[in-house]
Amino acid sequence: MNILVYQMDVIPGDPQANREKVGKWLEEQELHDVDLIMLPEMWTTAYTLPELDDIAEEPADSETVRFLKESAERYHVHIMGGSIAVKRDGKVFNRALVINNAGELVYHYDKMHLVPMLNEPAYLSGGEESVRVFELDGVKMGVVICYDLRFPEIIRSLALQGCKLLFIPAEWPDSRRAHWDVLSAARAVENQMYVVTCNRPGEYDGITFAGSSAFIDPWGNVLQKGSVEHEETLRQELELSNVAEVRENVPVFDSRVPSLYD
Ligand SMILES: O=C(O)CCC(=O)C(=O)O
Repeated sequence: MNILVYQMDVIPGDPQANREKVGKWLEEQELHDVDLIMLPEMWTTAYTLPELDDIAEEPADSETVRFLKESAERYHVHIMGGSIAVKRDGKVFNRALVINNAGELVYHYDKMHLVPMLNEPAYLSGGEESVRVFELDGVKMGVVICYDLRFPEIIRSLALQGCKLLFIPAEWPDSRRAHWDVLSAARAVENQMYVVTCNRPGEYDGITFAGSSAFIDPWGNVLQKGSVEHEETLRQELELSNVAEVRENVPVFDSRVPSLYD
């Protein structure tokens, strides 16, 4: 599977400008052999938390969902659409979107863990549904968002549902980059799955973000890593059959004793 990660610097508070930016980026890419493209967390707005109540999109009438569906169909590419702010029943959620290459929304997930360090609970509501795997080209995959990376139990839940490839869109700050690097590799090793991350670089509201988007294989090898500071595009081919090989060599899923800890 060929994946293109857009480690995008986000324009704060301007969904239209960010859609145009992604549209232009798509036009510039060589996409004929690409299976999936990935965007970062909150790529339409950045973390403009006090403004989200006004600029979050209604899920049923979302310009961004329409844009992603049209792009997926036009370029015949799956889109792991990072996440965007959506508003439902007066509450704002941070929602990940997955669109297949026929332009259909196949999965969404509302980030369940809110970040105290960013005062998120004052502006966002946590998702109320657990994570589920989704399938693209017959492969089971999952997505969690940024801070969720700190909660191994939800990622293990995806692994037990058969997830082979986990996506983590993020706006992770540079001040905690050491955690980002270690935890994303740890999730790949402990769950024996590919982990693909897309974290924005740049700055907003006094926070510098860490970039460092990465492709990590099920053995924990970092196949490729983005820069800390700059916007960039990362392209990587993943050999998904490696998941079965690693799980056979180190059969942790067979060794589990859930009766003692579930
Ligand atoms: O967990 C962290 O250190 C960063 C989390 C975060 O920035 C986010 O979830 O947006």
